[in-house]
Amino acid sequence: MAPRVLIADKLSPAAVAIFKERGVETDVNTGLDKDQLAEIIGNYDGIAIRSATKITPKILEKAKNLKVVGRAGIGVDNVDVPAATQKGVIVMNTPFGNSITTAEHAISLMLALARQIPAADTSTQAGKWEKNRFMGVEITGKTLGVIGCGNIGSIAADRALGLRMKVIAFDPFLSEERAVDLGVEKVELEDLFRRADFITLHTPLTDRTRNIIDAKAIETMKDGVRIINCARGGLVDEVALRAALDSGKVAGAAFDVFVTEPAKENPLFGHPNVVCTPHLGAATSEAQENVALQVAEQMSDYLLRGAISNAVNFPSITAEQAPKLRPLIDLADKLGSFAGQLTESGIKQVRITYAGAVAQLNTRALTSSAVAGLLRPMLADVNVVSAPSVAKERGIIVEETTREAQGDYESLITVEVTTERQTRGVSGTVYADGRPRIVNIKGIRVDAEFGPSMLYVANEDKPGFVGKFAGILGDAGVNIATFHLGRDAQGGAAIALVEIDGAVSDKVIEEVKKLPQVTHAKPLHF
Ligand SMILES: NC(=O)c1ccc[n+]([C@@H]2O[C@H](COP(=O)([O-])OP(=O)(O)OC[C@H]3O[C@@H](n4cnc5c(N)ncnc54)[C@H](O)[C@@H]3O)[C@@H](O)[C@H]2O)c1
Ligand SMILES: O=C(O)CC[C@@H](O)C(=O)O
Repeated sequence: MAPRVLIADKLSPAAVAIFKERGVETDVNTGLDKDQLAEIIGNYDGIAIRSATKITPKILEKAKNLKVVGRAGIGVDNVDVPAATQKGVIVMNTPFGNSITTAEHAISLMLALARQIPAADTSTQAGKWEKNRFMGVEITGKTLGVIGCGNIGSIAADRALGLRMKVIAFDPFLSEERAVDLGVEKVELEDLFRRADFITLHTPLTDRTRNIIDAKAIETMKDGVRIINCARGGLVDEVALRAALDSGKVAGAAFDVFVTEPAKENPLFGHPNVVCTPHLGAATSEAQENVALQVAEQMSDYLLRGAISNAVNFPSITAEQAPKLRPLIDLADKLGSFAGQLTESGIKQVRITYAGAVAQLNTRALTSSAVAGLLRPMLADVNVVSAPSVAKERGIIVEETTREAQGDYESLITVEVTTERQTRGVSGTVYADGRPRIVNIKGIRVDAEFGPSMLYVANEDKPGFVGKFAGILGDAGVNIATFHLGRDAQGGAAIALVEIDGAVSDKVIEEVKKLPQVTHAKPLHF
């Protein structure tokens, strides 16, 4: 029986044509509410969406036949990816198809702000001819601060350079070499705030980027700065920005994305120096055709041939290789993620060593998985397919080494990350139970499973630490699920890896950091 796909958001007709050509049946049914979708999702092997349809755990629960979610676009924040992964549903996106279009939208908004085009248009068409009301600013020679210099940020930077602007960029993953290639000056965030006349945001929304522009940040900016957000709502504190617009500290803001979407009400609405569009960043016929074609191709390939590309939750891999590789792929991803979450500065190099039986397998998929895990804390939806090229673009050297069996383990994977400051290595294995374990951190032996919520502490091996540490967690009502200790020598460097039930607050982390023996403490999520 031919697989069946539901096209649940407005996609270019090119998608239907491709599905048909390939022998995949399609139903186009857009604008369904969550109950209507839940009712029919069980009939489909695939669902193709843009940003309107939410793929929640509830929908996935009803999706008994669903094998693939195809996102015609970049952000998969409307898909509960962990829930989909848990259900074995592949989630694919189209990472590059709308980048140019979105960068162009950011530049359009910047120009619209500089010359107050929307307000001038409304006034002129109302017959007011207010020639003296609309005094603009010139773009040439002004400084554009780009926050997030990935696919879209770097295209926006290129276009701004074409407009003869000076471009400065803050992106912890941007190497000096790449910055030089792009013709931008790599700066710290504080410098960007201090120097930029215009600021444009192009990062994903993560724990690190939420409210990256808040009241405190705005205070440090130039008087009369203008802010453009075409990335994700939540990167800017909208209430703080409104206050700064009211006071005149910020001269203008142009937003395509909002904390709550669809944005029917918003703190920014109604201000004369604000320009808004309804999440139109990707809305050109060219970009929509690109992403529709690509998503239909990818979904058909998967449903008909089992080929996987641009999946955000699984590497590209054949059906025959899957059973052996799956637990090791999971291990590589978790080791990368462990290293990535501990990395605070630019990564120069990552070396992945495969020792023992694993060295005989498809290590490319494993390396991709490790690199994806490493980059995921910093990048929007990096996936196992795109991870190596994303690393290359950012000037990160990825090295792969294979070795004969090493020590006690049938298979051992080591991920070693070199940053501007240090080199840090972590190793892991998979035992007969198929579950990944971390067995070495920075040369210190441990033996711990990965839990959804963990706490990593580096400390000096001195008496008194364990009791006080456990006391802090206990007093905060944090339940310890597992507790693993390791050290390099008596009285030397030690680590504690603790699995906890639920999350731990910043306050608790700060208290742990204050313990005299502790050199580093960080919550980790897997
Ligand atoms: N408005 C729209 O319609 C529209 C269309 C496409 C994409 N987007 C959004 O635009 C954003 C960027 O997309 P992209 O394709 O360029 O992603 P990308 O992954 O190529 O680039 C994101 C960049 O942000 C950087 N970054 C991560 N954390 C950072 C931090 N704390 N500070 C500074 N930089 C940080 C990363 O290093 C990376 O270079 C995403 O949120 C995406 O969903 C919006
Ligand atoms: O599909 C859209 O219109 C929005 C797309 C955009 O937000 C993305 O992340 O690709």
